[in-house]
Amino acid sequence: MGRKFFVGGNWKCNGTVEQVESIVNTLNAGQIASTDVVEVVVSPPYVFLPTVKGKLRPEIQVAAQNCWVKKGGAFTGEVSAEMLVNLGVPWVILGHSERRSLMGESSEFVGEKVAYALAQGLKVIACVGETLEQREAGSTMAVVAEQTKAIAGKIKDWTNVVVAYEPVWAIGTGKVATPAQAQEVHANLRDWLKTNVSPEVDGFLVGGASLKPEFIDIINAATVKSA
Ligand SMILES: O=C[C@H](O)COP(=O)(O)O
Repeated sequence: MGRKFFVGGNWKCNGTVEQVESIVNTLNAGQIASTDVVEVVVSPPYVFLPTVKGKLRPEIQVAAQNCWVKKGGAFTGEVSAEMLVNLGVPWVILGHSERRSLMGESSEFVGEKVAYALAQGLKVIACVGETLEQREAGSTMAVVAEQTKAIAGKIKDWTNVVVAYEPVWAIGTGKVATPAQAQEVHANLRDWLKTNVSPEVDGFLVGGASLKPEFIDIINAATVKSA
């Protein structure tokens, strides 16, 4: 068996109470691969986390989509890592491209968030990836390395970190990264990580499709690939 596969389902800012109930029912009823070979984590919006965590089958874990960079306090609208720990949420996604581009989160800020969340006991899905402009300028690996180094500079232990490569130009644009394009960056990233920090993970961080019953097929496809 190769590396354990990781399949994350990022629901982003989607869902109603009814839709969330329906997704959870679908995930609970679906026949999924053994979690010995695939680790499955779904990430609902904050407001649905307690419900999803309470109702979802225990083999599927939950993640928040973000958290505050330090201890909570007078930071209106934010959710702290401590709150997630208190709720029993084991994972958090940090540095998603939508937060980097729409909310202006810098690589340094993301690195600080990763370090703080890990220190509180959360596991982190750390996202890196280049824009179309950066890819066309030939700076894909430089961008990915800069984002990864900003995290590496703030943490020592990568045991609880999954790095998710997202080609930003392929998110919600109708453009699709070819397997070769993804593999090229994965290979470079893996080399860089092996040399510098040595975690080993394969898998997917799925967005829109994780809201649909086909997410079960994606989980199971990961098992076939890792067998
Ligand atoms: O977090 C997930 C990524 O942004 C991919 O989203 P997508 O599968 O909807 O393109």
